[in-house]
Amino acid sequence: MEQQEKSGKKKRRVVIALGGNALGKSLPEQIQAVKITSKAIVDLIEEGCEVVVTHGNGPQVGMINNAMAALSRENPAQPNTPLSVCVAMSQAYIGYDLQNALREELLNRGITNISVATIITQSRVDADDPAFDDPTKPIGHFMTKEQAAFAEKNYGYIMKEDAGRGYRRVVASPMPREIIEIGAIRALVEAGQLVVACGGGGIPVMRNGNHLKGASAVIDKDFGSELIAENLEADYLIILTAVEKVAINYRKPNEEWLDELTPEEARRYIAEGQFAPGSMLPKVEAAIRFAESAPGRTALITLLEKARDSVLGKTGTQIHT
Ligand SMILES: Nc1ncnc2c1ncn2[C@@H]1O[C@H](COP(=O)(O)OP(=O)(O)O)[C@@H](O)[C@H]1O
Ligand SMILES: NC(=O)OP(=O)(O)O
Repeated sequence: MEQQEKSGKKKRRVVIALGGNALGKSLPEQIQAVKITSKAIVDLIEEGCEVVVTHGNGPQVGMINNAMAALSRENPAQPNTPLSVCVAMSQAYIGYDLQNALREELLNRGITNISVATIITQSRVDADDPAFDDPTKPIGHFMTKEQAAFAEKNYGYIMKEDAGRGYRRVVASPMPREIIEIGAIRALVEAGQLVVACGGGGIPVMRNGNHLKGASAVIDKDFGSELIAENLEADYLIILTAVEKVAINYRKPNEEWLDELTPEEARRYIAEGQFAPGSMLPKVEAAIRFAESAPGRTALITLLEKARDSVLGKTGTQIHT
């Protein structure tokens, strides 16, 4: 049962992946940020799109994990909380804020036939994914060199310097292979409802017969969002971040902002090292995967406020075959 616009035209299906700036860095910031984020999302609904919202959780999952670790240090009877459970917690509280902000924005615009639901989403990963031996995903807040050394020594964290901005804890980030709750997500989307799903790329789980066992990892949300977009046969994967377009020679005197990229061109730029690992690189890689997954699919990378303009072809970097 596909949603039809009043004109009879088939609705465009969009998976919109929210970056860090769409959520803010703290609980009070998040409440404010999601109000602006919701406007951009409801703009797309008014444009005639069926929307599924995904989001990152790097700062949030680190904060939750730190808080839970502090609790268990204070009370040894309280075992430490696995990272997979921390991802679940981050999905729930981010979803809670997004759900309420989206509901309010829909009602403010007189849209009363769409309800919003967050699906706690698990992503299956492979137990032998090489990423488990090479932690790369930054989580939590930035630290000074001294704080990082303390965390390494006392908490056993692996810390890495992040592009001159300070130190952050890094954890394993395996590739998502399957979205466990895809059936429920699809049913809601096809019923015309607004779904928040696959937060933080999904809770990483490994299959053991019928049992799903949480993995100590944080999936990259760009790859989780790509997989869900492919599974839902979306027309667009929109990756929202803090830049309007992807650049080559980023922050150099010969910087060039790109309107369009084919997967071949994007691969060439990746080989030249044009996109920073852990930031723009996974976005471009996810965009290539989506664009190549079926004919007619377009990935867009742009600013939150430009989401509507990007589906109208007015801005952003489009990646398509
Ligand atoms: N080639 C590039 N073109 C544009 N932005 C780039 C490039 N390389 C690195 N970046 C940086 O990557 C950032 C996006 O990554 P990040 O902040 O990790 O994303 P998120 O919005 O998902 O939290 C941009 O804001 C920009 O500062
Ligand atoms: N899980 C994830 O990719 O989160 P960020 O986008 O916040 O890094």
